[in-house]
Order: sequence, then structure tokens, then C-alpha cells
Amino acid sequence: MEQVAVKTTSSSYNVYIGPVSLGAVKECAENPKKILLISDKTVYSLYGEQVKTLLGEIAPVECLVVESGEEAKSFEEYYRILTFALEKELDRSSMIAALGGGVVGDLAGFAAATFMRGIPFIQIPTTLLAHDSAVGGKTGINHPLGKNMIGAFHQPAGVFYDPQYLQTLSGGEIRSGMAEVIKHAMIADPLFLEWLQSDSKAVMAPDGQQLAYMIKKGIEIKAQIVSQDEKEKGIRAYLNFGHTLGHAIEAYMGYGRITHGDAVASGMLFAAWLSEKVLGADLNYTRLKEWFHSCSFPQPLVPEMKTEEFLPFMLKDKKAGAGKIIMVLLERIGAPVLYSFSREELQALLDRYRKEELN
Ligand SMILES: NC(=O)c1ccc[n+]([C@@H]2O[C@H](COP(=O)([O-])OP(=O)(O)OC[C@H]3O[C@@H](n4cnc5c(N)ncnc54)[C@H](O)[C@@H]3O)[C@@H](O)[C@H]2O)c1
Ligand SMILES: O=C(O)C(=O)C[C@@H](O)[C@H](O)[C@H](O)COP(=O)(O)O
Ligand SMILES: [Zn+2]
Repeated sequence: MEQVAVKTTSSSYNVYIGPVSLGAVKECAENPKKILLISDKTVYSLYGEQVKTLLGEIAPVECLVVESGEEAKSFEEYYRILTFALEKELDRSSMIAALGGGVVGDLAGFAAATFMRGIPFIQIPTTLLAHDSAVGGKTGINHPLGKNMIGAFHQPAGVFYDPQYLQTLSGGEIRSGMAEVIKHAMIADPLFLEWLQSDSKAVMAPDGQQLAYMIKKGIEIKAQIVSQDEKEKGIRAYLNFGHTLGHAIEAYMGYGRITHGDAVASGMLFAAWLSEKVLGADLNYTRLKEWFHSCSFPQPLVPEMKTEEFLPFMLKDKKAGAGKIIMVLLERIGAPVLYSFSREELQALLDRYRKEELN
């Protein structure tokens, strides 16, 4: 079994890549007296009973199933989890297990972070995207005015990632996760990006071996950054490459109307274009855009949207402040920097981008 260690200021844990091992769960979970298994409808119907039986060997398991998709990262589902946990008499000796993609992980993790001021939780990721979301301890829910606006840093006690689960994912969900794989490569590893670009089949329809390689690479890059900056005081913000626009697109279009990865892909293209315009970077935007297109990502979405309607969402980004919008740009592949724009500057650049893309 492959293993990646995450060592943050608040805690250390392992990401296990391979079949879920009961021994490893037991070890990290410190003998919980009760387990609340949280999953979504789709994932529970595929893997819920199997995981419930497995965890049942550690402690009695209660199950709560939420709706599938981004809409579940809501106050309503969060409240439902807390009510359920209270009704089932969970206490500080209990543990939450999140079985699903980034939505279940973020939601269940936030419930774990806040229930009785914090109880342990483990992540059992089932999407490719969750190689990112299950690691690093960002948990939370959405607000209509902004993505992930309510949340907490709460590290999992362990992450148990069985790539076998990914076999039932749709092509669109593989692509969404691939956007975060590409993000990790773009901010930290030029050779990894070259490898991805050299084989479009590996990106469009990866085989098991290719998936396992990408997952491990992505997790290692993320673990490296999070281990140095758990609470995003500095370099962790690089993991937000493509997200200032990406999150604005998700909130503007309505949560669940576009996958997180497709929105981030559009955000990464805009950030790459900006990097060329304001930093003079040589990222070959046109080639990058063609590659994204060949991988079936949507064409840049900005030209289709009303700047005045989605710019306010960019201004509310968690990295923004004092009227400035901070974006992650690239001096070159593997060399991210933070760059600050005024609203007016960004508006002008968005208009220019739109014009260039429409031509
Ligand atoms: N906390 C973080 O650091 C972090 C990082 C990246 C993304 N995120 C968040 O993650 C969320 C997106 O996560 P996601 O893309 O995993 O979405 P998701 O959890 O909604 O899963 C996508 C869809 O695939 C289905 N699904 C999940 N696993 C499946 C499987 N094995 N087989 C078949 N269907 C399956 C789900 O039911 C859902 O409909 C966003 O809310 C994003 O903001 C968080
Ligand atoms: O872990 C991080 O840090 C990230 O930024 C990873 C992102 O891929 C992820 O989408 C995260 O949820 C974004 O966080 P936010 O603080 O911008 O909401
Ligand atoms: Zn993301």
C-alpha cells in the first residue's frame, strides 16, 4: 500500500492509497465508541453497505446519507447532520467517516470540526478530485454569496483512498478531478505537466496505473505545501491557482450547474493569460487552451458571462481585502506568485480577455 505523510502544525496523519485497511483505521481513529458514516445517495448505493460493515468491526455505525452534488454543501444539510448526531447521541468519543467526493468530505469535515467543538474524522475519498479535497483539512459549506464561505481548518485523522472506487465515476467527474491534478502540476512540477501533456489518453481516460500515479503525485504536492503552511498564511494560497475566477463562476452560475474542476479549468486559463499579460510570462496560452480543449474542458467561460455580475463574487474571494483582488499567477510553470489587482484593473483585463477570446 502506498502512503503519503502529512505533517502540519496541528497534527500529523497518513494518506493511504489502496484498499481500506481496518488496522490503519483503528490505529489513527484511537478507538472511537461510535462512528457516524456520512455519504451521498450515489456513493452510498455503490459502496455504503460495504464500508458500513467494515467500520462496524471497530464500533457501532450510524449512517446519514445526503443528496448527491454541490447543493449538499449547504446550511440545511449541515444542520441535518448535527441534529442527527445529537439524536444518535454521538459524543466526544465518537468519530465521523466521510465516504464520498469533495462535497461529502467538506461537509462531513465541517460537521466534525464543529460538533461539540470538534471530534475526529476520517476521509474515505471516492472521486479523483478528492485527492485534493481529502487532504489538508479545509472543510466547509457554501453561501449563496460565495463559495466555501463558512468553514474551518480541521485535519482528518487519516485518509483512506482506494482507487478502485474511481472505476464507477463518469467521464465528466474524472475530468473535474483532472483539473486539480493539472493545477498541482502547473504550480509545482513542470515534468509532471509535460507527462500529462504528452498523453491525452492518460488525461481523458486514464487507466488504473496512470490514475494511481496522478493521485500520488497530486497528494505529495499538496502535502508538501500544507505541511509548510497549514492555515494559508502564505504559500498555501498557491493551491488556489484558478480558483478566484473558478469559484466566482460556480457561485454566479449556481452551485452544481458546473463541476468544480470545469470552473477551475476556466479559471486556470484566465490566470495563465493574465500571467502573460501582467508578468510577461511565457506560458504559451494558446497551446494551453488548445490542450484544455482537447481534454474536453469547456472553452474559456468568461466571454459568455456578464462581468458586472460575476466580478462581485471575485471581490468576495477569501484572499481579497481592502478592495484588492489577489490572484495566483505563474512566472513560469512551477513558479507561482500572488498578484494584487484593483477592481478597475481586473475589470479592464477581463474585458480585454473577453474581446480577445471572442475574436
Ligand atoms: N477541501 C478542499 O481542500 C477542497 C479541494 C478541492 C475541492 N473541494 C471541494 O470539493 C467539491 C467537489 O468535489 P467532487 O468533485 O468530488 O464532487 P462530489 O463530491 O459532488 O462528487 C461528484 C459526483 O460524483 C458522484 N460520485 C462520487 N464518487 C463516485 C463514485 N466512486 N462513483 C460514481 N459516482 C461518484 C457524487 O455522488 C457526485 O454526484 C467542491 O465543493 C469543491 O469546492 C475542496
Ligand atoms: O487546499 C487548498 O488550500 C486549496 O485551495 C485547494 C482547492 O482546490 C480547494 O478548492 C479549496 O476548497 C479552495 O479553498 P478556498 O479557501 O478558496 O475556499
Ligand atoms: Zn479546488
